[in-house]
Amino acid sequence: MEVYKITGGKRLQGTIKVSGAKNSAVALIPASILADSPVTIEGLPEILDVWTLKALLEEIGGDVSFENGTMTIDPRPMIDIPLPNGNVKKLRASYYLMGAMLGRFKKAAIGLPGGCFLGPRPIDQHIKGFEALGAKVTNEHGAIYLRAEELRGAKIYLDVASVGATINIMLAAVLAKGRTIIENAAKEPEIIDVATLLSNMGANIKGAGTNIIRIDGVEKLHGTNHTIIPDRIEAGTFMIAAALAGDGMTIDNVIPFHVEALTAKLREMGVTVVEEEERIFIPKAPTLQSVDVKTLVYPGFPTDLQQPFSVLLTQAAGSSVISDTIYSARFKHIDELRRMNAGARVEGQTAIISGPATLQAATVRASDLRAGAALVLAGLIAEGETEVQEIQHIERGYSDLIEKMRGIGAEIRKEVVPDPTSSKEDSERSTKRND
Ligand SMILES: CC(=O)N[C@H]1[C@@H](OP(=O)(O)OP(=O)(O)OC[C@H]2O[C@@H](n3ccc(=O)[nH]c3=O)[C@H](O)[C@@H]2O)O[C@H](CO)[C@@H](O)[C@@H]1O
Ligand SMILES: C=C(OP(=O)(O)O)C(=O)O
Repeated sequence: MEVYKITGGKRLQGTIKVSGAKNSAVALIPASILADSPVTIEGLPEILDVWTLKALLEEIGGDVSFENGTMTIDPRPMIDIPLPNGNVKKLRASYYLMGAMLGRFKKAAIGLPGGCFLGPRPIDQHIKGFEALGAKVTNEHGAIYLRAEELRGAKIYLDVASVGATINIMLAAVLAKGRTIIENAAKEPEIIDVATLLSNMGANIKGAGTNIIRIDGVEKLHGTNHTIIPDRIEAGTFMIAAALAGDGMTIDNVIPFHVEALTAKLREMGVTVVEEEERIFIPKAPTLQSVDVKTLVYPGFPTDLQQPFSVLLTQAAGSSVISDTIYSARFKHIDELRRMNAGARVEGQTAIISGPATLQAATVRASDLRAGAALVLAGLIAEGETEVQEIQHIERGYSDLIEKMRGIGAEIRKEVVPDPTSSKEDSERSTKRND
């Protein structure tokens, strides 16, 4: 199995470049299904989720090329093949195939999505939206079947401001007859990015980025060229790395406004954050002060940075409290950080972290994407060599992490090590053979 090995204690310096946003990419790619000619998306991150979506579009007949971050998708040959299993289970965002295929074919059959386990992740608001637009939706053997005679605009109030439901309803509504209004819509920057692509394809969308989005359905959508926004969560991960172990680091290709909640918390801890137009400079941090953090929908502190940020809190003087109001069980990384000598415990939806602690290297497991990022960050400052296992979660969302980190002075490498589980099976098999 592949693992990351990190030798802690190296100081980080120089410039690190942020890739295109994962959570935009995974919606922009399915959005192309709605066009009647090729769509080109530039600046895509080279992450597993993007490769999996490419494979899914090919499964339904799309002609897709992906090179140097540019994907060109010809949606014309696509057909409405059911996708109940397989690749759809590898990522959360396969749910966008529901909205996009429903919009184009008026029917779809998509397996329930995978992605990180962070506590319950229902999709009831997506389904409520599809039904309001006129689709009949059934759940059969773990796959969602959607069918509509025609889609008609509707007023949809989201019980929770869900990113996925907001985008999925936009995808289903752009080719529907009449006006759709999404109330209590999510406001994340990725929603604006998807609305920008759809508008450039000919859609009529107003209000993306606010909590009321109005969509007037159009007859058809055409191909276009689009450049993706930078990944604010990757940028935030690097900002945290800079505060943890940096001797002056520049994070390049970032929209400072998108990471304002993190910047505010870093400043509260005593870290200097210098914002430029598309770059952020963080000098060597002084002694860090403890802070309390609560994750909220955008523009609040993002849940996706909660786990990486908790590593920084292990280095702050005093006790910090971090609460996740979006995902109740997003704390699997805490057990792993404890193995590394962090002073941390979980109480309900809250982690209590006391510091500063001298982290010690250990063999740890990435239970999910941002838990993995957190463990890499912990490895950067731990005494000794940390081994991070189950890195496929990390590679679902971080592009060229090893190369980027090495570029600023980290000692990190990917290695193949024997898998303890398979060696047990192998030895059992060979024992049976010998019997
Ligand atoms: C691919 C993608 O973009 N993933 C992001 C997206 O996930 P995702 O779109 O799955 O997250 P949502 O915004 O939908 O979820 C927010 C909250 O709403 C709840 N909920 C959601 C939908 C629904 O139908 N019913 C319901 O109750 C969820 O359980 C969660 O508590 O936003 C999350 C919150 O910013 C991020 O952590 C993920 O990185
Ligand atoms: C939770 C995340 O991703 P996903 O929704 O794709 O599982 C994430 O990016 O932190």
